[in-house]
Amino acid sequence: MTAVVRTRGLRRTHGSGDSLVRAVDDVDLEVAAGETVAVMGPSGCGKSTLLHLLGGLDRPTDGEVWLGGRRVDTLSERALARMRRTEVGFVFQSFHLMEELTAVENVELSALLAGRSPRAARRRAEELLDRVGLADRARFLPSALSGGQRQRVAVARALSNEPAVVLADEPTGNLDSAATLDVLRLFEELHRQGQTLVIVTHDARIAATADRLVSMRDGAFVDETRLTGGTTGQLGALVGWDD
Ligand SMILES: Nc1ncnc2c1ncn2[C@@H]1O[C@H](COP(=O)(O)OP(=O)(O)OP(=O)(O)O)[C@@H](O)[C@H]1O
Repeated sequence: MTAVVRTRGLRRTHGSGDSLVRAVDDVDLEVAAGETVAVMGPSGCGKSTLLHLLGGLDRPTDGEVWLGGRRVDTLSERALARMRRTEVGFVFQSFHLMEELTAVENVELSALLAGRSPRAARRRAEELLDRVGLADRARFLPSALSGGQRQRVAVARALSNEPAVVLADEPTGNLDSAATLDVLRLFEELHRQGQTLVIVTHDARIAATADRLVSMRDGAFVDETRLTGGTTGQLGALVGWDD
């Protein structure tokens, strides 16, 4: 089966000589369709850089990135921008919503940018807000939403173009525990529905929902664990997650 996401010998360095930083160092990753992969590791180990490389927000110094069977690190800026709009959904720790647009406008904007008609984009945005449990907040500005609700809008936005993969960078990093649980359930639901997901997280509860847990250190993968129901339960118990 073709991996949805694949990297080979992926490297990203910054600087040179004594100040050379190997942010991502020779990473081989394959994410199968419908798989959820969690990436964990200490601050500065290269998790966000990896996610940016996978989603075409940054280019590797060396190595290859493939998305849906197509090599993407060599695309032109224009083709890369199009790929980001149509094939990848991003969810960031700090939501990145447009403050002057309502929830539904934030979600439909992605679909409009990807070339959908205004009517189709609005319909899709309303469906997605319903799916994330925010149909009744569609006309609210982000400032009138809680952190968890904002993140759910961001998840709806990430899904608007039916991306091959959703890349989430610390999606619960700015949330209290109740909102974290909400977002956690949403990711679990996406997982059940077959969405391919790569989630960078410090939160073991999020990682416990994954099929596979990858640990990074100094830019490299140092451990990989395939999670089963049993492991999920153990991890959940470990962090006091009794749901
Ligand atoms: N533009 C840059 N210039 C120089 N060094 C950089 C740059 N961007 C990232 N780095 C370095 O690359 C390494 C990896 O950074 P990255 O943000 O990917 O880590 P991270 O694991 O996501 O950290 P955190 O968990 O704190 O978000 C760090 O040492 C960082 O200082």
